Amino acid sequence: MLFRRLYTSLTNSNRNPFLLYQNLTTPFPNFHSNPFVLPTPTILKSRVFLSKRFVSSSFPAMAEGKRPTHVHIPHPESADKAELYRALEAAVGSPFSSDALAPEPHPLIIVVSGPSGVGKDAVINRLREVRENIHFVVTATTRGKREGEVDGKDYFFVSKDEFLGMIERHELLEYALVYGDYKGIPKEQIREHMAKGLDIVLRVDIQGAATLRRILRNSAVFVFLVAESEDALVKRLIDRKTESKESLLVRIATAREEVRHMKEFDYVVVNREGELENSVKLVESIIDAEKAKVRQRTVKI
Ligand SMILES: Nc1ncnc2c1ncn2[C@@H]1O[C@H](COP(=O)(O)OP(=O)(O)OP(=O)(O)O)[C@@H](O)[C@H]1O
Repeated sequence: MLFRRLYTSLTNSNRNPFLLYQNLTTPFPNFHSNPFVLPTPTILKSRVFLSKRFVSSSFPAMAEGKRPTHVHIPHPESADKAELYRALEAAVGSPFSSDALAPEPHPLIIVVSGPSGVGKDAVINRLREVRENIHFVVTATTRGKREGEVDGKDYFFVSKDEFLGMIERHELLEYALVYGDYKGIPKEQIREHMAKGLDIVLRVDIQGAATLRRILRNSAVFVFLVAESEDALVKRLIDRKTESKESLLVRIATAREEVRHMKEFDYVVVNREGELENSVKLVESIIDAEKAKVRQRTVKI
């Protein structure tokens, strides 16, 4: 088994059949930065015995008997760890690198959307508490500041002229006129935090998600949050006690239509009654799974 691995490494890493021999006859300067180093004389005295079959298939020149290649690899069970490590390095022909084998995952943009009252704010607020390295984008708005709201935390409150200037300068990733007020996502905020390696979470309504999908396509992750049933969603909206009867009717009717857009998203998270923690965990798992993808999403804004 050990030999099979060794042979594979040799065939992959050392195409030159003489390199192994050369490495054995020259000093190993990098070894001294390694905790498992052995003094050079030990390695120079070591020899590996490569099987005839392996040598003839991998190193035809050696098979012809032009260069003997012998490094002694001590028995793994009884060997000194450092000696074994160094002998293996010598046998494969190059020092073992401590560089990361997998590339760093890219920062992500996660778009969280779903019908009104499903729990977008609740999930995002909890995610904020439990997960680091995430930036929650603060939207720019022309709406007046409400009591208790903090500029730069809840929204960036800007005048209509300032907002129109931002549109002209292409500073917004997406914007919309909502009930007479502009709302938009500043690009610079996303760029700045992604450059620091942070993931970005955007909370948008279904229409906003559709616009972002057109702009970002598959470079962002789109998560659709949904209640377990219409019945549960309506009860949640009633319990929130923030809506007038007209507003309740509009939100419920809109939610019916919005659920049809689920298929345009990458993931669906069912935010069940009393199970907010599970929903947050699932969103975290989605982020983790995205980070583990071999083909990472790459965002250009
Ligand atoms: N899993 C859950 N179980 C019980 N209640 C929940 C759950 N998730 C959210 N809620 C509650 O449901 C109500 C609606 O949630 P929230 O305000 O977060 O929804 P939203 O999707 O952000 O709504 P909107 O789009 O109208 O702003 C809140 O009172 C919230 O505390």
